Amino acid sequence: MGKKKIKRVVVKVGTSTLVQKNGQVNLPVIDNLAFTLSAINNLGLEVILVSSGAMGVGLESLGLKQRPAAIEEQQALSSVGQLELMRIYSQRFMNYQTMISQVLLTRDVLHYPVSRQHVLNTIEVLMKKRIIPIINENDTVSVDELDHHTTFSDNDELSALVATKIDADLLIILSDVDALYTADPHRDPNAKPIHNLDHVTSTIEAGAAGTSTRFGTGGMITKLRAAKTMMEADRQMVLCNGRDPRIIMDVLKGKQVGTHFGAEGIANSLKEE
Ligand SMILES: Nc1ncnc2c1ncn2[C@@H]1O[C@H](COP(=O)(O)OP(=O)(O)O)[C@@H](O)[C@H]1O
Ligand SMILES: N[C@@H](CCC(=O)OP(=O)(O)O)C(=O)O
Repeated sequence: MGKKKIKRVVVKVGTSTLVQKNGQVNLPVIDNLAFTLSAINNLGLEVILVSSGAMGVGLESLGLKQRPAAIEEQQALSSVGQLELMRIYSQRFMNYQTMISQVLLTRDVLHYPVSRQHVLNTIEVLMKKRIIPIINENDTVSVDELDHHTTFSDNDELSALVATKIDADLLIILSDVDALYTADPHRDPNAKPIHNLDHVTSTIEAGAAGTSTRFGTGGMITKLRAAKTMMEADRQMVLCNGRDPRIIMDVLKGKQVGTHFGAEGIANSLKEE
């Protein structure tokens, strides 16, 4: 199996990593994420961050214990939380002298060729200037991922779509589990981690459940969809635990962590030429 040097990487971080179980924003994790992505950016890799957390952070800002049921209430919550989330990112990345930008997307924007091209052009300019784009779904105008009765769309799928469109070699999904397991490890004590996959079988799909966390959406079902999108486009994906975001360095060094999806392997991409 050949190994590929990664030049452009999309990192997706989920709410379960950004917000602690007690509802507090996980500031040490965000700080470490900013440190790691800044270091990688300084080494010359092109980095795009897809970050969830607007609603999770909004809940804390507004002192709420759980997501409101009404869609417009969730959207209002997200618009408060997105600002606070970006304030935190901005502050932490600034500590590492890295510029960031905010890009809010909806699925239709990526479907229509003209609007898609505008998004891609913007991201290309940001990359050239070594500014890290931080992408989230524009919750105020998008209802797909907010409706808990459907798992049609969420940031896992958004990140895979973005990664394929901007020609990224690798998507790293940071979550609150060490890997993809044969069943939900939070529910099944006999679940076993899976280290490598070059295609998603129906048995694997049957073992993937929705989220069991209070704030996340999609669970493993949408992460497997993201893996399929990446592999169909001949790209790689790694799912690993975001508890310590410095794990991204290990992935980019080609170490075996979490679950690797794809036929190729990852060469040490942090080695200076
Ligand atoms: N087969 C599986 N392997 C690993 N995790 C699984 C599996 N099936 C369901 N899950 C659940 O998916 C959750 C992660 O998804 P989610 O809560 O949406 O996180 P995030 O906020 O990181 O997107 C895990 O906490 C786990 O309980
Ligand atoms: N746009 C939403 C993202 C929801 C979502 O996809 O959450 P997650 O399953 O934690 O990646 C937010 O920022 O809260």
